[in-house]
This record gives sequence, C-alpha cells and structure tokens, in this order.
Amino acid sequence: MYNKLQYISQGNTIEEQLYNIHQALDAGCDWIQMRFKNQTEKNSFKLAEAVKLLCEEYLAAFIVNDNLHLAQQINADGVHLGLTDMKIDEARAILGTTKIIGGTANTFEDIQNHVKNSCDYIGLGPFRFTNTKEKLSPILGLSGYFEILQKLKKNKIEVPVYAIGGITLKDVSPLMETGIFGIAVSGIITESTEKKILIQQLNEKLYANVIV
Ligand SMILES: Cc1ncc(COP(=O)(O)OP(=O)(O)O)c(N)n1
Ligand SMILES: Cc1ncsc1CCOP(=O)(O)O
Ligand SMILES: [Mg+2]
Repeated sequence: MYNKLQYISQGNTIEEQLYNIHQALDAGCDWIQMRFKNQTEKNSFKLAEAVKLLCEEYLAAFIVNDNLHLAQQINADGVHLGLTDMKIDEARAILGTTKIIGGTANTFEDIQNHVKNSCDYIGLGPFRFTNTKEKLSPILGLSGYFEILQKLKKNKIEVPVYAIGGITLKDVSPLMETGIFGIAVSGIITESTEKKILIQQLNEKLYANVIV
C-alpha cells in the first residue's frame, strides 16, 4: 500500500529542487513527486535522473508530475496527471499496470472517471488557497472533503484519496476524519526548519488509526 505522505518538490533551478528533495528524503519522506514547471526538456531530464538515483538510495517512491514520457524514460515509479494533462486511460495504456498513476480531482465526478480509467490514487483539492500553484480549482474546505468522501462510500468506490493544497499540521487530523487516505504537501515541508520533527508529527497524525 502507498505511503500516506507525499512530498511535492519545489525549486526554480535544478540545484534548488535537488536540495529540497534531498532534505525531504533525509527528514524521512518516502514518496517524492518531482514537480518542476516550465522547464526545458534537458533540464527536466537532468533533474529527473538525479532524483531517481537519490530516491533509489533512500528507498523512496518517485513519481513525475505531468510528464509521462519523462517518467517512462527514466523508469520512475509513476506519474501524476492533472485534469488538463494526458488522460488517465491513455497513460495506463502506455505505462501498463506496474506503474503508479495518480490523478487530480476537484469533484466526485472527477474521481468516478479516474477510477473507471484505472487510476491508482487521487489527489483531491485544493483544500485551501495556496501560493504553490496558480489557477486553482474551487477550494473544497473540510466540508467539501466530507461530502465527496461520503459519496464515495455510498457508491462503494474505493481508491486512496490524498488531500492537497495549503495543508498544515493542524489540518491533518480533521482531514483524516473525512475518510481521506493521506496528504500531498509541498510548502510546509520545503519551508520547515525542523523537517524531521515535522514529518514525524505528520506521520503520527496520518497513521494514528492504523492497526499494525
Ligand atoms: C497528489 C497531487 N494532487 C494534485 C496535483 C495537482 O496536479 P495538476 O492539477 O496537474 O497541477 P500541477 O501540479 O501540474 O500544477 C498534484 N500535482 N499532485
Ligand atoms: C500542486 C497542487 N495542486 C493543488 S494545490 C497544489 C500545491 C500544494 O502545495 P502546498 O502544500 O504548498 O499548498
Ligand atoms: Mg499537472
């Protein structure tokens, strides 16, 4: 089963990205999504190659944001696709069943479609406003998650749902109570000066009700 915490990388240069990803791995993140927007093919490839090696060293899962072909080229563990990126069924046909495909959702219907197209997990959001991403979909808030997760339950749709967008430590427990599986975060980890402690605290809340 997937880790309940996904770190989405930040940084405007290859060096900044690598620094942030290395720090997150060192602090205990086991799942990295490389998100490096508006870059040349060469730069994205260079970063992806380096991140792949780092994630192998730390035994972390590594997925690529947006770019299925890059994920394929460097044999990443998978890809995360948004509502305006390549369609999930098309990606599945290319990647096969062994790779992770995550899909963005803002509504119950988005999730229904993704599940039909054999998406492995859902990034549902945004939870609240965030500066990390431009052109946000409508904010869901806690009540939005509650409604959508209830509908999934009622319709017996089972898929790991990750909350995303402006999430802080104090949001984790109430979000988990809505029935989500985990969280995908960027800013709180990148900006934390005590990353190990933060990740430990996030994991305590994320795994609070998991029986081992
Ligand atoms: C886990 C997760 N959920 C949602 C997103 C957002 O994807 P998308 O809508 O394609 O936006 P960009 O990240 O590409 O700007 C995500 N990346 N990860
Ligand atoms: C990629 C993405 N998609 C919706 S919100 C978001 C950014 C999440 O980053 P942060 O945790 O910094 O708000
Ligand atoms: Mg995208």
